[in-house]
Amino acid sequence: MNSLKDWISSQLVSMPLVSPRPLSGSDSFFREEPSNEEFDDQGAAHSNTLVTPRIRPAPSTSFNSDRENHSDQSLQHVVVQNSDHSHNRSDKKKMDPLVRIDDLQVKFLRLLLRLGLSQNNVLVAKVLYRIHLATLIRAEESDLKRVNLRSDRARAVAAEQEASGLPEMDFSLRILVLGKTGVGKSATINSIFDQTKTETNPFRPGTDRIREVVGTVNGIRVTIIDTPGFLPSCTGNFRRNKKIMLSVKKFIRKSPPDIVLFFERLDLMSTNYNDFSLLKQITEVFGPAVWFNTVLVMTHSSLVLPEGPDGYPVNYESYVRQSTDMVQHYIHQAVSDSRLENPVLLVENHPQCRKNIAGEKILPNGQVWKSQFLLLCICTKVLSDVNILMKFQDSIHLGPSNATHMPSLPHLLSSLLRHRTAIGPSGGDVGVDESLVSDAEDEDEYDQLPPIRILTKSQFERLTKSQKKDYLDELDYRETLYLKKQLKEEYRRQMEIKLSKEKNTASDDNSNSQQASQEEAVLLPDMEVPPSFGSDWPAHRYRCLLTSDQWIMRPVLDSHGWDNDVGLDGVSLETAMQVNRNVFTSVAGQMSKDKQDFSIQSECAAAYLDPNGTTYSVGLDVQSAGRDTIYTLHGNTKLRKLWHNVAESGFSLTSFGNKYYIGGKLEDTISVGKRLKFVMNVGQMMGPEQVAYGGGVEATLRGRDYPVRNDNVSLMMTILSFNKEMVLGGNLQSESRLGRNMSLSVNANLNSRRMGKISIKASSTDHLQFSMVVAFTIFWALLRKKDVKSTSDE
Ligand SMILES: Nc1nc2c(ncn2[C@@H]2O[C@H](COP(=O)(O)OP(=O)(O)OP(=O)(O)O)[C@@H](O)[C@H]2O)c(=O)[nH]1
Ligand SMILES: [Mg+2]
Repeated sequence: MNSLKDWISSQLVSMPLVSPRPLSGSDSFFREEPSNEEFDDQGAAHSNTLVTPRIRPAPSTSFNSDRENHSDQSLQHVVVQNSDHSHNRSDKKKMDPLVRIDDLQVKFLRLLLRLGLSQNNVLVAKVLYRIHLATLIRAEESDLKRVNLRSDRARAVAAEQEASGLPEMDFSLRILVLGKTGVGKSATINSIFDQTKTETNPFRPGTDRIREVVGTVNGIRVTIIDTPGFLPSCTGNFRRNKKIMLSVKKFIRKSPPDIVLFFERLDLMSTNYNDFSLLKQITEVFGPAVWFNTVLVMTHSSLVLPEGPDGYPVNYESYVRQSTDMVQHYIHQAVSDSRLENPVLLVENHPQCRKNIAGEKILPNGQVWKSQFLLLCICTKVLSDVNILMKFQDSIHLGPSNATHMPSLPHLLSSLLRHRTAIGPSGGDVGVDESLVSDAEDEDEYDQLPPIRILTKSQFERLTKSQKKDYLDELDYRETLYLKKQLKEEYRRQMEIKLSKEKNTASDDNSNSQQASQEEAVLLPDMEVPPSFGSDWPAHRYRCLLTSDQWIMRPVLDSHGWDNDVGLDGVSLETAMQVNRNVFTSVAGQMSKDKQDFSIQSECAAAYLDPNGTTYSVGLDVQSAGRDTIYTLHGNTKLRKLWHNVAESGFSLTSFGNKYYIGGKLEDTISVGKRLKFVMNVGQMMGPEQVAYGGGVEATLRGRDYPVRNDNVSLMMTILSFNKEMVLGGNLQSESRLGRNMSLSVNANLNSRRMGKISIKASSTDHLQFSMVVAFTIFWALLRKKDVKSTSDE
């Protein structure tokens, strides 16, 4: 179930709050609390180049980092800000997870400084960004401001603490290695510690029991759990592999690892990768969460590249990407979830491997793999600690998509409150037209206008500027009056048909309705067609398919997709019917299908108009969500108009998976004159063990020429309460015509969590004004970009 915060965020700020890549593990495989381990060395600075194939970092940067210099520089402007930082926090620390996250972030930045790793690395930026997002999600209202100040402060504090060496840092890594026999697990462990700590064997399985290898790498205490390799996956080895896995699982139960390294040999990757069943078995034994903190390690990375189709060796980067993508793909298949993105580490253990001046092993792409190893491990551990602190573990699950797509009560409630069912004889809102005919006084205003001579183009050109303006204003005024007159006539005609139907016999009734439907025929807008004709272009092959007057069927085309030779991705269908004098139905839907996915979205509704004015309606909406389907049954009763007041009540029953959500609402609309309208509503939505309440008040002031011109201003206040959290929101929406050629629409909203958005849309038919709008928009975008840049720098 999504939380209220998710709902608010998705309503207001179009920023992905939950990254598609999961943050951490979600089951017992991982430990409960971040362990407090020892940190027993002062560490050493390294110069290196950080490049990972998958994470695609910024262009490689060399850091001949002079750690002390760097720290000294930062220290000067830090000391003042941070004078009270390390004191008086220890008490609060235990209670406030945000303070603990703060400390973790400082620790992370200190480690980077200590290891001489750049803070401008993309991987580091990702970790800092996720920490920031995680804190934003969890922060209370009062903490939001504090969160925004945080990262700058954390950098300063880290530099200061690292310079003084106080407080002492406790950070260690516990790593589990998994992989087939002979892929180089033990050899990699030896390379990491730069000494032979565990046995390797080129001819036979080298490691025959699980053992812990402990040592210090660049000042960080590292414990690696070396395990016997799995045998190639075939039915005969299934039981033996399972036995190894179960013993590993038992071994790590008491003290689970921070990171799992899953090994493959880069030189043996070929298109017919056949270890899927092994990956599946690992997933079954350890649980899908094992993959959350897993780094893919590809050994033998200084391989002789195979020949490409042109006879030349293939490109190194693309070979690596292809191989790792393949393993990643099979991991996705094994966990039935494609959101996972495991970092990749390339490793070369051969003693003859190329080295840089500092004596560090480098890969063909120039990467020093050992510092990349440390960086990946630190990032993975810090992220997992954040998730544990923020208690995110339970909310992130791997698996088929329906497990993660649960409708949220606030979403359902707000859509119920917004839902307006009104099926009238014309399929539209019944209330709108009635108000028009009431004012008889300006009925024939248009007819009373003195005749006007329409000027030719050349005559118009000869007018002075002010004359031109007067002339166009006059035309505009006449146009408005003419449109008003037409609307009234249309409404009157409808009423006459209705009256005559009531009087006439059944046969007359039929012919009349046929006549009406013929007169109402509207041209369907065609799909966008490219300017030049191409017989292959689907839009030229499929135009609107009209089977009868009442059914509108159209192809759904994805202009960017060439998925199939049919060139059409789905079908949309629409119809509105009058069953008898008082019953109306409508069906609208769209379905699309390809080889893998089928999705449908449809709305069916039926309404009964009681002769005394009350309207009853029921409807069924069907919508695909991942592999599941959401069904919503809704009903609505609109009471007869009493004076200027329309009362309405509605219910909805939503079924998703095996869960049901029931909601109800009451709404009242009061019209004051033709132009002012108040709508008030309250509602409730109940799900399994949860309830959300909400309501709102909306005031709309329409322009003088409504509905011919859609000028209006509306102000809305909403309140939503869910899980003991309450959110107040305000929304301002306005649409107005600024002169003849320009229209402006503004939409702004803000809620009690100080989240909101403002959007302004201006459209003009005038070249000058239009270009001003464009210039203004670009200027605005640049300003925004500057803002974003300064936030990301932060
Ligand atoms: N050229 C090259 N040889 C490697 C590399 N990694 C490991 N080897 C060699 O491959 C052989 C097997 O390596 P091990 O480390 O014993 O493999 P393992 O995964 O520990 O195997 P088990 O203990 O049986 O599970 C050894 O002879 C290593 O020297 C590498 O990156 N490049
Ligand atoms: Mg081994």
